[in-house]
Amino acid sequence: METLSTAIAFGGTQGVYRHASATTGTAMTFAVYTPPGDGPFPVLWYLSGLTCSHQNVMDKGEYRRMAAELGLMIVCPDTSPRGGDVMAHDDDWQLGCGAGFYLDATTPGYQHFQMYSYLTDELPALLGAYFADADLSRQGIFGHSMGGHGALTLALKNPERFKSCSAFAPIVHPSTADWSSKALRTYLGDDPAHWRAYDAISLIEDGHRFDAFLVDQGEADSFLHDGLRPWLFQDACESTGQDLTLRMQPGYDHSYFFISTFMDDHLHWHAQRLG
Ligand SMILES: N[C@@H](CCC(=O)N[C@@H](CS)C(=O)NCC(=O)O)C(=O)O
Repeated sequence: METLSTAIAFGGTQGVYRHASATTGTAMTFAVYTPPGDGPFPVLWYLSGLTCSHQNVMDKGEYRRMAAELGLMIVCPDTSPRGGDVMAHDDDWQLGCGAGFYLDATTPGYQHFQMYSYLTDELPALLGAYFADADLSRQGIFGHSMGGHGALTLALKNPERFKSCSAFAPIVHPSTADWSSKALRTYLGDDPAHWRAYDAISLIEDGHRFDAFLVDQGEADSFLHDGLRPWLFQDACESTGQDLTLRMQPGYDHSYFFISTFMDDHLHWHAQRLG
């Protein structure tokens, strides 16, 4: 593992790291904020949205002051493999680089897109090996938009690993939204039965459960009606007894101005559950 940069912030350390991933077959970059003080610290994973890298939330998420106060280690992976022969789709922001959808692709040409395995196996193991202060017995996960979809689906599929989950403006039902079903079809093939494992509502319909979710959603989000539709998630949770706190936030859009406003609330939500 290579350290690309480190800087002190609020007494902790914001680092950026790169390693050769055996899972994606590419170099992968990720960011880790280690709070001040003595570890071990609970590990909170932040998954970013379409077009993002590890960098966007580092620059605009405003998580460090509260993470330092609460003693949370924040890990921010990239959203897809990049470089070499990775299918980039530079003409389409919803596919390819920056649009890994946190799944394991099965279609020809997309062999590098293995973000689900990368986040469930390889990156946690790397973290355990290189960050002595990371307490992997206390992990939470949150994310934004496509990363909210990643957080909800990873939590629903791995309830024994994650003790807490929340999301900002998540894609809750990618199978039935035009802008995300295209990605599922491209990465997983034409049969929608294969998409269910990467769709939060389908997972709930199929019996997966998680302790409790917090979701914040801006009412002025331009993707609200076509892509996000949190009311569908609310219906699925209500009809199955899945615990959900959904907060509609008047006036807020899809941007990091929205995310940073509610970042402290989410960090408290996780800290309460991670101890
Ligand atoms: N590129 C898209 C917008 C993409 C977008 O809003 N991405 C969100 C995640 S879904 C994001 O976090 N963008 C990066 C940023 O705001 O820094 C467009 O032009 O409509």
